[in-house]
Amino acid sequence: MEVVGTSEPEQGSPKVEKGFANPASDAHRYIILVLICMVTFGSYFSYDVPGATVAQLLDPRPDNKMHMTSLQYNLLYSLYAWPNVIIVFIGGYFIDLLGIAITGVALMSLVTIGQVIMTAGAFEHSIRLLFLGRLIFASGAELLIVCQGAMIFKWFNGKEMALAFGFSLTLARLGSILCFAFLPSVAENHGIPAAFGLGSIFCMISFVVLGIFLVLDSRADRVLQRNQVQESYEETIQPQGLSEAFKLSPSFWLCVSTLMTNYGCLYSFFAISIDYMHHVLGLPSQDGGYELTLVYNISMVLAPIVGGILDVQGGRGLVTFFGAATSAILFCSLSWMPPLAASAKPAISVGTAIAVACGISLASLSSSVWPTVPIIVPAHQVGMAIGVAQSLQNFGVGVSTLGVGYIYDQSGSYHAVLTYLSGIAVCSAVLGAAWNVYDKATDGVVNRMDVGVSAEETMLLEKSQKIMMVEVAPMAVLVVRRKFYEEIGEGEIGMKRRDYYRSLGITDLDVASHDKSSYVDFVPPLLQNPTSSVLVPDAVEEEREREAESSPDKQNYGSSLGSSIGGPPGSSISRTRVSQSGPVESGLREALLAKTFRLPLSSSVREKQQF
Ligand SMILES: C[C@H](NC(=O)[C@@H](N)CCCCN)C(=O)O
Repeated sequence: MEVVGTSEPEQGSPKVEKGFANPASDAHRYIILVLICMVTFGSYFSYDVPGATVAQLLDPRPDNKMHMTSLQYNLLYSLYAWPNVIIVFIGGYFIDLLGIAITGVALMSLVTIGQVIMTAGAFEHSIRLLFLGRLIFASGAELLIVCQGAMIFKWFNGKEMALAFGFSLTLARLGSILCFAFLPSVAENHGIPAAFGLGSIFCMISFVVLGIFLVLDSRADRVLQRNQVQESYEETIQPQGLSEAFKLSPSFWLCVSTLMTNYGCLYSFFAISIDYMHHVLGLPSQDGGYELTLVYNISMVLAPIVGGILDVQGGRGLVTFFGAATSAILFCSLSWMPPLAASAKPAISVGTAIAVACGISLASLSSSVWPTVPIIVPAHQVGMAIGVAQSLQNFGVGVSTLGVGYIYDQSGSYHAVLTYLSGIAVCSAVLGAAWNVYDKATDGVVNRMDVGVSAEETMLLEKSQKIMMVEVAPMAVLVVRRKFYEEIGEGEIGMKRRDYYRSLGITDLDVASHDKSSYVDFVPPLLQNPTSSVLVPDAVEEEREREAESSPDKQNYGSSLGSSIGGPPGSSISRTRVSQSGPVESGLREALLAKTFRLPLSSSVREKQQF
């Protein structure tokens, strides 16, 4: 069978450029990825500036004009975390409402201005200015991460999303690592203002990068007609208000509960780890610092690798559970066997084992959970959902850090602290397991490989009325992708699609035989998903009807199908053609018929405003 479309270009359709200039090409998308990752580099670097200069900030010598008390120092972190429990909760909604361009610029301004004020505070030896700057910085920095998630979703949904999130985490960790690696000596040799100033410079660089990204993004909107999609999208589906957050699915809440508890115990342990290793394992502070850097190094390297594997193999929920289980095993071992841990020699290897376990847990958690959030919520609530997740993450870290401080103050023992942390980690593992069980019992989308269809693409297809949209249960997604990406054929994407078909068992498909102006792409991401939608090219239906006419056997089959296929009112007949032209194509044809049209189809997705 040959699946072809109208070969005449549609009037007014955009000219899609070739190669790198084509925003849908891989090369272009990877450049975009680098830019998106760098957008938060400055803020991640600056977040850790107080931590990296703690020795100078707390230095009690009289000639230290910047001397802070321990409480004031900790306040720099509390001022970041607690307001963000509210800010990101609300702010994610505004990202959905106003879009990434306006919010991105506003947030980056807050980040940069905040860090510049802190630098001024360091110059002026003004602790008040430091606090003011940190507060302004915090109001932008966490939401900027949410905004970055929305950018990744816009560009990578349905393709390499976990990989893209993984790379963003790599740059984030690199920011922390560079900060801890260089700033102590910068502060030592050139003073605290130089260290804060470096943070300001990185924020400014990130601002410039954001500008470049936004220019390319708006060009891509134009070239790929994404702006029209957006208008249409906004006409149809508006963010409906913050109260919608409470209507998000049980899968989402199980996901963020696992995230909140696991991040909570990991980050609050990091806060005490140098001291813990010093007092319990007898490691000098610099070795403890080295172990902490090792955690970030492991996470930096593993995040994109794990993300890339998750895109291809699926299993996000399982990896999240693995991360939580690793924490549970680690903290239970440390709390139940403290003498063993302490007596193990050499102590550095115990410290390293702890760091490796933390690094694996952090990498598993962060690289699986953030790309999962967008796929378990409706497309128009992605910003809000990432915001809620980030808010609860801050809440978890804030509460568990306070708990650690309180328990240590009360008991004076790390044993009690670790027992507390192991309790949180076990809760996290149980929640992660419950999430996976729930997912398996429902649509199974969490552990499936990343082959979603972007909301924008769906909308554009629907708007151009080349397709009918019907909801099926349970099913597959069939999309006519006309004029998206490259033409199918010998190009890289054509090859990828061919490999993809092969992975579905459609082995005898000759992609090159397709009409180069149009093609049908068979996407099975929502197989067995009872609520998924299917995009049915009218032409395939025409083919079915033609087939029914020519074969008495198939006539019955065709008519029974005819009654089960329901398109939304007003959908028009596509000019896309499905023609039968030889054995080479029959594999795809069979697959389409087998996997799509024998499915029970229910009501229109348009009526339900759901993709
Ligand atoms: C993506 C996630 N982000 C956070 O945890 C933020 N709250 C930023 C915290 C900055 C820590 N250096 C992560 O980093 O995994």
